Amino acid sequence: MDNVRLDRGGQTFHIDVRMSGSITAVAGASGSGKTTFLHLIAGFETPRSGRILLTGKDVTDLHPADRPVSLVFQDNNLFAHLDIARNVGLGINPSLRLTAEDERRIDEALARTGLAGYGGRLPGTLSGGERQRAAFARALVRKRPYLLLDEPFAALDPGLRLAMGDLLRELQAETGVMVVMVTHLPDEVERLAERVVFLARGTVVASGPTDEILRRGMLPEIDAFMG
Ligand SMILES: Nc1ncnc2c1ncn2[C@@H]1O[C@H](COP(=O)(O)OP(=O)(O)OP(=O)(O)O)[C@@H](O)[C@H]1O
Repeated sequence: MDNVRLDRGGQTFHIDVRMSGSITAVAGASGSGKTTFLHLIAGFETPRSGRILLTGKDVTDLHPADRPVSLVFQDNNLFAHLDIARNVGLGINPSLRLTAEDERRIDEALARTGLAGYGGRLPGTLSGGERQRAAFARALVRKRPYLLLDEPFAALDPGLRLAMGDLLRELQAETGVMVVMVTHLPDEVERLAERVVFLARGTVVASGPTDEILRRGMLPEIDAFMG
């Protein structure tokens, strides 16, 4: 993100950061701009100035659907009238013309997210955590170079959250996808992220390898985040 500026609710965001590596955590206090940061990458927010580059290409003016990203947000946006298998299938083909191989990939993604046998059910019949895992399965089948996650495991109980974190790491290693994940949990950052982008007041106040950024005494904002 090259000198990106955005005005929102009386606040000016200014983001200038280069990201690389496997899993990057976007951390910071409530209201620091984490979700806005992901929305800029995804294309749901358009900067007033500056450029956003993905895989080296300027995507600043590209529609969200044309960007090389898949997303899992807090509200997982499943379509209520489509069963879980079709919701996942949308990640492969938005027109839902699916081949036998596509169906196999859907079943595999459901199995990997602990939802084997759920394919025929409607989202309304699943728990919040199950719906979130279905949204994760849909992101998995998309195979885009970037995976953007906004507190993806927030609705899950602690055991399941650990399991999904492990799954995320495994899938990242298998596919080489670059994960950018918003989280407000220090232990999640330490366990999963290779690098951290730390935000305060709509700007990046620190970014780099996790063990360097999460050191105490570096910044008061980071100490507060660590608790
Ligand atoms: N569409 C909008 N209009 C006005 N203000 C906005 C808008 N979107 C975000 N903001 C403001 O921008 C700031 C950053 O919001 P954002 O949701 O990115 O923070 P966050 O770090 O993700 O917070 P949280 O951890 O609480 O989800 C907040 O002060 C918010 O009120």
